Amino acid sequence: MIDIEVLHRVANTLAERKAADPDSSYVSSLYAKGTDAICKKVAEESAETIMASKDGDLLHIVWEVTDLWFHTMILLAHHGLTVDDVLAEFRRREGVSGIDEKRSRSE
Ligand SMILES: N=c1c2ncn([C@@H]3O[C@H](COP(=O)(O)OP(=O)(O)OP(=O)(O)O)[C@@H](O)[C@H]3O)c2ncn1[C@@H]1O[C@H](COP(=O)(O)O)[C@@H](O)[C@H]1O
Repeated sequence: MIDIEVLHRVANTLAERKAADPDSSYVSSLYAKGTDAICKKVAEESAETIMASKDGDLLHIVWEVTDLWFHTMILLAHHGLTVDDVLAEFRRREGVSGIDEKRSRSE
């Protein structure tokens, strides 16, 4: 299994980029453009993921999902959140069937 520490290293870099020069960093330039620009990139990468999936090109799907995860990590950092917040939510949901959870919402 590939370790997920790479996500933490990238998350640390994203945090450091808050103080970097937008001219020297793609991430800093996106922070500087603000929420709308970050959301637009997430939407674009989401659409590209869908198109790659429809094409069935496996390598392309991996590239696009990586772009999507990366830009959602920028969105999290922009709001002061990290991958740890998402991982904690995965842990909280672990073992809870989606079917049971949905049923409990309608009761
Ligand atoms: N993982 C990534 C990563 N994935 C994708 N990208 C960039 O995300 C950008 C947007 O992707 P697109 O496919 O939409 O490319 P594009 O059409 O040229 O982009 P736009 O002009 O539409 O914004 C591209 O410039 C990619 O190079 C990334 N840029 C940086 N990282 C990581 O973030 C770190 C910090 O990056 P900088 O802040 O640029 O130093 C790097 O060391 C990497 O670890």
